[in-house]
Amino acid sequence: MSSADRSVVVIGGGPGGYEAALGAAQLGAEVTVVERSGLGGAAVLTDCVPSKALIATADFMDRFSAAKRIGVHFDGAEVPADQGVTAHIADVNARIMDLARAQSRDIHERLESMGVEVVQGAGRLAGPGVVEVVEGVGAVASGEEPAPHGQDREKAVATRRIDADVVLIATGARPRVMDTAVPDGERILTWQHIWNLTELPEHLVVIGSGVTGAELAHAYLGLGCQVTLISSRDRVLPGEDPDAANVLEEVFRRRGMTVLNRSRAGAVRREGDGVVVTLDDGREVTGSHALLAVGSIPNTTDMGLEEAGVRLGKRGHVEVDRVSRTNVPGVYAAGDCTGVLPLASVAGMQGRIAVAHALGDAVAPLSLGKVSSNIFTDPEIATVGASQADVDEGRVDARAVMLPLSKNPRAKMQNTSDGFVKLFARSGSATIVGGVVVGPRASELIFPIALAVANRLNVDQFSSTFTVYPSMSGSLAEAARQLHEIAD
Ligand SMILES: Cc1cc2nc3c(=O)[nH]c(=O)nc-3n(C[C@H](O)[C@H](O)[C@H](O)COP(=O)(O)OP(=O)(O)OC[C@H]3O[C@@H](n4cnc5c(N)ncnc54)[C@H](O)[C@@H]3O)c2cc1C
Ligand SMILES: NC(=O)c1ccc[n+]([C@@H]2O[C@H](COP(=O)([O-])OP(=O)(O)OC[C@H]3O[C@@H](n4cnc5c(N)ncnc54)[C@H](O)[C@@H]3O)[C@@H](O)[C@H]2O)c1
Repeated sequence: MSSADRSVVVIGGGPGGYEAALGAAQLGAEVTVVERSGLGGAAVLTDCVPSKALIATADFMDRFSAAKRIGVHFDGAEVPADQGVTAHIADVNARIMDLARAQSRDIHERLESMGVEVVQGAGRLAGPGVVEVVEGVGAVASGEEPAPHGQDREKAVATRRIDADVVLIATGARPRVMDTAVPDGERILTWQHIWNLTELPEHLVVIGSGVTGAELAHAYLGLGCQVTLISSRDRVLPGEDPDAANVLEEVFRRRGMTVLNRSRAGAVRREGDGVVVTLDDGREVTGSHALLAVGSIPNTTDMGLEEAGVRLGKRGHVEVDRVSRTNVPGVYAAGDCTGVLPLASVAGMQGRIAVAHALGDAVAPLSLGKVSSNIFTDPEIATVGASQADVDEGRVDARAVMLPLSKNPRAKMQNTSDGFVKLFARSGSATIVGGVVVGPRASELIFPIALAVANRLNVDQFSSTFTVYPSMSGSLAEAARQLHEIAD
């Protein structure tokens, strides 16, 4: 059977789903995407895209407050001494939601232009090769007016069954909440509620210091809120490079954030115009709003998966192999519902791999060793390949060189003193196997390291490549030069 005779149904229109649908359409299959809330998924409508747009606004404000430090004054303007700018959160959120909706519409148009049918509704596996859709559930699939995920409007109109040779589950995940901290969408919030705020929280208590908690604590601090960050572990960003996390924690504190380490939130309640967070050790933290950033739960329940024999892991994730196959023939899964690595880029890759494999196209299995990722704080933290933990715990035999950006001439000109570059090169061969960049636009600076890791460049090839003078990338070349001396 050629791809043109095969039908693919994708449940979920986030990066895992829409990238798969585009890939399958390119290969000539008949493709349907079932999406209950809005195309682009949580990634575009409530999580990744809106949070990055909020951070861009906070960073913009920070430039105004930093201006004085490099000799720029606002002549004649009536600006308070240290801040001088105010975020109007209703306007900020309106812009962010416009951006998100526009991106959702772009995805819809792209899918339609490739001949993909988009069905608005909630899908479930009704048996081998059959997807049942309760149509009309949720907001508008074109992203006209997306409801916050998990708050889909109940307006089912019809049930439809669609036969498929291949079914891809790409239903994503939703914020984890605690029984003792039930979000009300007004003062006790998840990251999917914050886009409705019309007033800036006076004092935001962020619970959880993983990537989501750290990014949003950074954003609201930058927007002018008082922020308390509750971290259950010894430091913020427990899963990340420890040197990077230490830099960020120090910057957070210096800018006035209260960071409570080794503090686990047990409960959150509303009291008067504010919230009270009770920690497990009995302490209480008060604020105007609380934001839960305590992880995610995969959207895999009531989907007919267990009935169809699809194996789920302990935490409810769909188990997949490196070409996105589940244990049931013809059923694939991609993205956050698999728990492989919850990034939009990985979701998209898993989706493309799934359909290529299912439709018989050439495909390389997913390789997580080359994934770059970035934490959009200030400074940003970007990583690729082997980590410090891999080296320290003996999984990778490599040497590291770390250079602070405070010595880099370009960094000095730009008033940047926080951050560093770190490279890991394999002992003996001196092949670059990983790196960390902490600094402004680290998300862009990580690319040469990613290129080196993907193409197995050694430190000499890396450092003999010209860099611009003065530039931050000069520090990357210098780190590689220093590794030449110690790699053997
Ligand atoms: C605050 C935050 C910021 C983030 N920032 C970044 C970032 O900067 N970079 C990055 O790479 N990653 C980021 N991520 C992670 C990224 O958002 C996820 O990895 C990505 O959304 C996963 O894509 P997905 O397609 O698996 O799921 P989703 O984007 O969640 O899409 C799944 C879709 O499936 C739909 N769906 C669910 N069940 C059904 C059903 N039964 N029928 C029909 N439709 C259904 C949902 O409505 C949803 O639209 C961030 C995450 C969070 C929480
Ligand atoms: N920039 C990006 O690419 C980006 C941004 C956000 C999220 N993500 C992805 O999403 C993944 C999940 O990140 P996340 O931060 O949402 O979840 P997470 O599970 O990584 O972090 C949640 C944190 O909350 C803590 N926690 C749990 N219960 C707590 C409690 N009661 N009190 C205090 N702390 C508590 C946990 O110890 C953990 O550190 C990331 O690994 C990343 O892949 C990516």
